[in-house]
Amino acid sequence: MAQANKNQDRLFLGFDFSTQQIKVIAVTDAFEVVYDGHVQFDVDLPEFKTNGGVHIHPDHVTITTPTKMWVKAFDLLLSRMKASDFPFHKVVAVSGAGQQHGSVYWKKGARIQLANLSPDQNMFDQLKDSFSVDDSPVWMDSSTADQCLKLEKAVGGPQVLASITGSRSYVRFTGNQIMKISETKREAYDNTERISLVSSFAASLFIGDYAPIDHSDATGMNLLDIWTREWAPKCLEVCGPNLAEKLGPSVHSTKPVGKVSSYFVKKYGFNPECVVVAFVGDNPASLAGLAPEQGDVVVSLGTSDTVFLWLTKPTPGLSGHIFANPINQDDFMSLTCFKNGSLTRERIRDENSEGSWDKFSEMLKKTPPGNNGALGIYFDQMEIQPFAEGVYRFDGEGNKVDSFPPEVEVRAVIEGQFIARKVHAENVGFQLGPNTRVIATGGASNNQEILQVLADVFNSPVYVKEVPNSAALGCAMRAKHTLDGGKFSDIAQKAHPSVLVASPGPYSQVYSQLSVRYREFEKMIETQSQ
Ligand SMILES: Nc1ncnc2c1ncn2[C@@H]1O[C@H](COP(=O)(O)OP(=O)(O)O)[C@@H](O)[C@H]1O
Ligand SMILES: O=C(CO)[C@@H](O)[C@H](O)COP(=O)(O)O
Repeated sequence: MAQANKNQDRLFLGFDFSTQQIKVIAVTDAFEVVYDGHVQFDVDLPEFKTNGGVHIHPDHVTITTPTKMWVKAFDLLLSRMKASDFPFHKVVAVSGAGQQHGSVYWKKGARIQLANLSPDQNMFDQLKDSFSVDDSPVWMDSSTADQCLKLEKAVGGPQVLASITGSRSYVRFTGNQIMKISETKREAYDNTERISLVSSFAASLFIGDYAPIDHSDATGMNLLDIWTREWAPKCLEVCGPNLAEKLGPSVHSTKPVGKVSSYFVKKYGFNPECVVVAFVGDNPASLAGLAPEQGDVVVSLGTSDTVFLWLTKPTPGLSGHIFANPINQDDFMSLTCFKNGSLTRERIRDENSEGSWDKFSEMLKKTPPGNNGALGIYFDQMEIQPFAEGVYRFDGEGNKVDSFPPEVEVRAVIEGQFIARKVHAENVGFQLGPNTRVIATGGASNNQEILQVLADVFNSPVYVKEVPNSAALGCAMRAKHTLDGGKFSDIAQKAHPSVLVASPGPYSQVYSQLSVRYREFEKMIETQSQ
């Protein structure tokens, strides 16, 4: 953890409330990182008994996080910063990101509690009873298939919903999650005065009031009209009574939403003038942090794997999502998300490489690109695209097999995942070409051997930023942009450059053939799952 350099005049803070942890970085005007820290839920707050930051319920499809754990983690992170003499008084602007789609249900009366936090107590003790629903449904939840059908039917079908909100109905999208709560926990729903996303919930903690939901994260709800950036009345009507009132307003991601509350001024020594800029979804925040250029595709390898692009002219369809762009009001971003990312890679590492990334990487190096035709599909959790679960292994002849030798298994999980990322990026219209650059981010982008497979499968050079936590960095950059004005591209140029870390080998033929086979296997698995 870096220590704060006391000679810096102005600091900007960027937070990331992600699935497994809360991360923070502090940067100067010149984007020198003077502090970075995190609180990891499973390790630092074992009393909540989370696994990868979540609780998987016995039905295997309901996946939640205790809302108050996020409050306690936030307390802990700030107290660690204070213990290291972090100069809070130098922070002029703060922003942050949250895992997308997760929702928080503030109980009636919570707004008053939020506005009157005493600096003599911690936030957790004062807010632990402020939620009408204790367990927040998060992006990994896939328990709302019925609600999804209802929403699509009500608006005139999946393509109509996609044309309005940027996506057809998805089980993790917040509108469907809200509908489930309004149907199954009606009393709690009626006792809710505000529904926040994880991002706007975190901003609310900072300003001591309900912060509006930003447009980039709101487009992950199946509730916001992507063209007008207003809540879509027909969708609200289906998802819950008085929903407009419970959601409050939405704002563009670049807007300030308030100043830090007196709790932060008195308890930590923040400057009362410190501006809080709208908190956004973690993928939109990464888009800002990585500032991709024309032709770049971002591959984020975090708890989820995501593939995204900056877009100017979207055509929403039946796969992938269109979100509002967090920087330019008139622009968009496209995103495809995969649920089985790092946690699946970790399982394969634990079962085959003694829990060591170094051993895992060694095994990757020992096996040939293409894995002699062996192909694995690992959906430990119900996948998003395709909506299917289970582990499927095929040998070089296309026969289904029960197991692979450890080295083959290690390469199969990485190749299978990256072929899927490429195939689905192509399905939503992305064309890989000679000028394509892949910008990698997220926890697994620290692994050189994994990045080499990414370069080989995408047949494109792979770049990373010096600061691996692109979402938190993007938020610190966004905070500065909102405070100082000017062009975001000027800020992006000054912030950390991308560095080439892997160039593709001569395997384009191998992976085009494997991609064709992957498409066939995936189709078969999808058909079997219906
Ligand atoms: N050297 C490594 N090789 C592969 N994966 C790694 C490595 N180091 C960390 N990770 C993965 O990074 C994941 C966390 O990624 P991160 O982007 O921080 O996730 P999130 O933002 O969702 O909390 C861990 O679950 C771990 O599997
Ligand atoms: O569901 C999505 C995006 O649509 C996920 O990408 C979440 O936003 C979780 O992010 P990480 O914690 O994996 O970064």
